[in-house]
Amino acid sequence: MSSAVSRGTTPVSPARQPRLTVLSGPSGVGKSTVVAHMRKVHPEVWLSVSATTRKPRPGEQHGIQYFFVDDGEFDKLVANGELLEWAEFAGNRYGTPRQAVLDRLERGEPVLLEIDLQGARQVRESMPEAQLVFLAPPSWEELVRRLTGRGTEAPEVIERRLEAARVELAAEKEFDLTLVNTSVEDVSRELLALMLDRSEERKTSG
Ligand SMILES: Nc1ncnc2c1ncn2[C@@H]1O[C@H](COP(=O)(O)OP(=O)(O)OP(=O)(O)O)[C@@H](O)[C@H]1O
Ligand SMILES: Nc1nc2c(ncn2[C@@H]2O[C@H](COP(=O)(O)O)[C@@H](O)[C@H]2O)c(=O)[nH]1
Repeated sequence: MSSAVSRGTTPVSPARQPRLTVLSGPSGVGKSTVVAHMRKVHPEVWLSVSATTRKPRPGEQHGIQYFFVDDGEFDKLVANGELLEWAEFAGNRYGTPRQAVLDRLERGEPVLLEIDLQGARQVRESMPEAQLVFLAPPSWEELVRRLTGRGTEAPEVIERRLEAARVELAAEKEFDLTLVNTSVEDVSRELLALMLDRSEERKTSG
């Protein structure tokens, strides 16, 4: 078993064949980094692009990292039932466009959502067959180092995100499985294997 799999996890049964995987974990733990690495190696893996009211960071593009919308547009998405789930996180709203996810699941293709704890809970309610994966930091100190070191948020925003992180870390047991992000390569390989339900790949690769 790879070192990326953490303590106290519930292995997913091969018979379950999960197709919808939710990746959550505290801000700064490395979710986007892991997913980007996985998709570099396997560009065929589809990641849902969320809508958000957050302003783009330098280099972020509309339709790639997010659909960047204003408050009014987000209100409409909610009112029209176009979001599978949505949540407010550290002062901004984020949501998963429903139809694109349903289309892919209908075609039997694996779907990955990278969303916060509140969103993961909503998906668990509406789609109990989804596989919920928690990405944990090696330590609290390392999480603070990563979030601060990324250099994308002002100190007060970092504080809000760390407050949320305490809540998210306390909810780890709600997830089916935890991966500890010590190595981006190991975790992305583990995540891919979980998404494709290829337990053999988890044991042998790397
Ligand atoms: N295994 C790792 N070891 C060291 N640094 C890492 C590792 N994984 C990610 N990082 C770094 O941690 C920082 C935060 O990573 P990333 O932006 O992917 O986090 P995130 O979980 O997607 O955050 P958010 O939820 O705020 O979007 C980045 O600077 C990234 O390079
Ligand atoms: N509930 C949802 N959470 C989402 C969605 N898209 C992203 N996120 C989460 O928001 C925070 C902050 O993201 P950032 O890009 O501003 O750093 C992080 O935990 C994301 O996973 C979504 O559609 N729904």
